[in-house]
Amino acid sequence: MSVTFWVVVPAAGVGSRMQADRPKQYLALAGRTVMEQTLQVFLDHPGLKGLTVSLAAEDPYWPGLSCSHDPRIWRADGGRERADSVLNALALLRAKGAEALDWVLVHDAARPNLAASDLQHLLASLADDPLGGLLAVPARDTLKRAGEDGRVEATVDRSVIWHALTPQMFRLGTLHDALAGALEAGATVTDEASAIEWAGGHPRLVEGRADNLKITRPEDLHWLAQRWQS
Ligand SMILES: Nc1ccn([C@@H]2O[C@H](COP(=O)(O)OP(=O)(O)OP(=O)(O)O)[C@@H](O)[C@H]2O)c(=O)n1
Ligand SMILES: C[C@](O)(CO)[C@H](O)COP(=O)(O)O
Repeated sequence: MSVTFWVVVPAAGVGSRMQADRPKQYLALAGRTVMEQTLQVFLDHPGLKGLTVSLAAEDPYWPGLSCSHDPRIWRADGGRERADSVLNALALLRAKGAEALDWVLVHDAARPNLAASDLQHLLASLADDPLGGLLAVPARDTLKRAGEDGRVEATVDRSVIWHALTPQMFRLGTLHDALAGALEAGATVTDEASAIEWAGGHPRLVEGRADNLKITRPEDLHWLAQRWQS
């Protein structure tokens, strides 16, 4: 039987690095918005129990999307940082009946190119894992550490370096407590795994596809749009 799971999609960012006329999750990509493309792979999966999107307080775009009426999707309040947005969504899932031991997958609204095969690979790889983990890709290029003068200080051993992607998959209770604790302590938490690490855990790295790209700058969206056209 396939594993069942809840999904949290933090989508309350403003997309400042994108410099567009609206948050990047609402820009067009292959005939729909980035957000709709991102959600589809989860809505198509038979293991989905429910999905929460965290949205900015003033978000005029979400109500216009067809998926905003989907009964499997709930809306939570976005927070100041991505981690706050995720924490709010987890609290809402608990209120909707999710249990502490249930799996939760957290996935950026700005990653519309998650392959169904990668989602399945993550679920299958972690279903029996005691902690959980994340999709990630090994570093490909030679890595340099920069000095303050902008010159190379050293070449870093890339064999132990991975890029963290999403989804990141953990038990709801574990993730909630780790995020709440890390935020309370003022720790830097850019992804769910950082919070688990802060709490002393070692999330499993599951190799995923490098084209599960986070749209961050305009060229990322152009690259994806061209790829989806061909
Ligand atoms: N307070 C925040 C900040 C970010 N996010 C979400 O977290 C994901 C990854 O963040 P990032 O790429 O940094 O998005 P933005 O914060 O929108 O971009 P920028 O940093 O360029 O402003 C995005 O889906 C974004 O909407 C969120 O839900 N709440
Ligand atoms: C969670 C994340 O997508 C992992 O790569 C990423 O850290 C979030 O975006 P940011 O650019 O770090 O804000």
